[in-house]
Amino acid sequence: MSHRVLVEAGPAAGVAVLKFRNPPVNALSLEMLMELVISLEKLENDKAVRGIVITAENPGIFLAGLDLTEMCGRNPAHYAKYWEAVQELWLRLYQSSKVLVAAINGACPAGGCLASLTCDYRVMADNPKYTIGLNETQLGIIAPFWFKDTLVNTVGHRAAEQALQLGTLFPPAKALQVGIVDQVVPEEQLQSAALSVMAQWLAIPDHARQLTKTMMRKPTVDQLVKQREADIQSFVGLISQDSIQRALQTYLQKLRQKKG
Ligand SMILES: CCCCC/C=C\CCC/C=C/CC(=O)SCCNC(=O)CCNC(=O)[C@H](O)C(C)(C)COP(=O)(O)OP(=O)(O)OC[C@H]1O[C@@H](n2cnc3c(N)ncnc32)[C@H](O)[C@@H]1OP(=O)(O)O
Repeated sequence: MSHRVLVEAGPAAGVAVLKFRNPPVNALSLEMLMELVISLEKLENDKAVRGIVITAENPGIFLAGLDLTEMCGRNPAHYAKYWEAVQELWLRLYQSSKVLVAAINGACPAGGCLASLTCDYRVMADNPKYTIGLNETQLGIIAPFWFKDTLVNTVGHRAAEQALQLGTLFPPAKALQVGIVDQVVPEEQLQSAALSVMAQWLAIPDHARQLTKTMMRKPTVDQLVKQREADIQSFVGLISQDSIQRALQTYLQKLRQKKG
């Protein structure tokens, strides 16, 4: 039984809706990553499901990205386990044979943005409070190569380089202009717009669309698959550094003090 991920049958045949519900901010904790992987595996094996709309149960925060508390003050074995789970989620999403449509109904930084970038299409609610992007450099950390590759595959090299160096979080209109999202719609129309685009994608025969998707994505997937263990060791080495730990602690404190 999954607590942090809700899977519902969509209103249209062949469509499931996967909702994030990990309060307070839908951070990708180890437990949430594991529940997501299990939910996605079940959906992948369900022949009746051809497409999945991915959204947050409560509007406001789509995903707050990776859970910073999983990357702070823990031991190397924990960092390795956590990173393997992050890799696993990305591999499941990026290689999914289903049509994935992200209905972005809230803040979507870093790991949240990455998850949405693995989808085939992104629709974002037109709310200026919501932003999306890979903001790692603002935290004093670096987006790993496969985060970078996923962004490059979406927006191209120049836009990705600029966005990554600056750690830009784009509001909806700007995100559309850069190409991080494909469509911006009034908030109350988000779910219907996601279902409407899903219907267009499902009009294509599955086998032709799936083989095309694999052809487009395989080189990027292969890069991680062939160096998964090295990527884990590299993450553990970097995240364990005192300077990185200090940067993450400072960022977490800033988030906590924001309220005070
Ligand atoms: C091979 C490897 C090479 C590279 C190695 C080096 C680095 C590794 C790269 C790792 C990649 C990481 C990618 C990430 O995803 S890092 C996370 C990035 N996320 C963010 O920057 C988002 C931060 N959060 C926010 O901006 C806001 O919280 C918000 C999501 C916009 C929501 O705002 P609001 O509704 O106002 O809520 P609060 O800010 O008050 O937060 C409530 C509560 O939640 C805590 N929190 C927020 N985000 C996170 C998080 N990502 N992880 C853990 N906890 C989080 C926040 O601290 C508050 O806690 P308290 O209630 O205790 O105060």
